[in-house]
Amino acid sequence: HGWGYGAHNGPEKWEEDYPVANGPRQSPINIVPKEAQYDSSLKPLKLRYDPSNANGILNNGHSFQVDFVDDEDSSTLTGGPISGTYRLKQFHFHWGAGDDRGSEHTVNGIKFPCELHLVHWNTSYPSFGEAASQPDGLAVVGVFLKIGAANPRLQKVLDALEAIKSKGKQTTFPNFDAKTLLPASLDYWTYDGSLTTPPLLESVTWIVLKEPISVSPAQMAMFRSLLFTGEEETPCCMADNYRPPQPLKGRQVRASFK
Ligand SMILES: NS(=O)(=O)c1ccco1
Ligand SMILES: [Zn+2]
Repeated sequence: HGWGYGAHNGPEKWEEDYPVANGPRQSPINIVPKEAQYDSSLKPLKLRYDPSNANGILNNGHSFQVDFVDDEDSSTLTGGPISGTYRLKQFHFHWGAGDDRGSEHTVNGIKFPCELHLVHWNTSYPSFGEAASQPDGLAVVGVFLKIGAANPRLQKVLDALEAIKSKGKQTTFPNFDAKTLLPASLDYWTYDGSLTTPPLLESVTWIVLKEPISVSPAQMAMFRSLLFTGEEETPCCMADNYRPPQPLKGRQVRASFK
């Protein structure tokens, strides 16, 4: 049976099949703002997303993701802590069964109910797969979701979930502007890390935005209406699909803001 988030196949067991789980640059981490070093040489983030690149939405059995056509430099991340051009591949979320947990990164030990990941790959490599095995191959922008007013831009994504309730289901998801999911401020923390799900590859430059976006309790309930399980299995609600913070192992967390 493959990896998951249950007692028998969850984050505490991943090292059995993926020994890099105990590596030197694992993600997520707890971010301690007072220990982050302001770096004036960090450039502003530049995110230019073309809504026409949005392609489909998929329940992959551990989250759901919106996939983008990435055969051109039309939806890109540049600037920030990275050099060169990274292409948007997909975005997905991690969330809790209750509003007291769900995010992967934490801030001063605080968990948010949900965290959005926008996954980009370095175009100096021929493909996402190739880039994913390189130390500078990927850049993931993390955005915290905080309980508050309903988020109308998020609602467009949530309305598609009824069509992909169980594992393996997918549907078309055209013309979506991922920029609408970003907060007003692009202030960020950045550090060298990894994928937070197996294969846990240590190829990610993490860019975690300081400002959260809002999500309402009713919208959180829609995330939790998804299933980890396939149509023929005993249904199990998709929630608590987050890896807890990992040891910093001497890494520096830099801040783009004072
Ligand atoms: N959760 S994440 O953004 O580190 C990721 C992307 C692909 C696999 O895991
Ligand atoms: Zn993720």
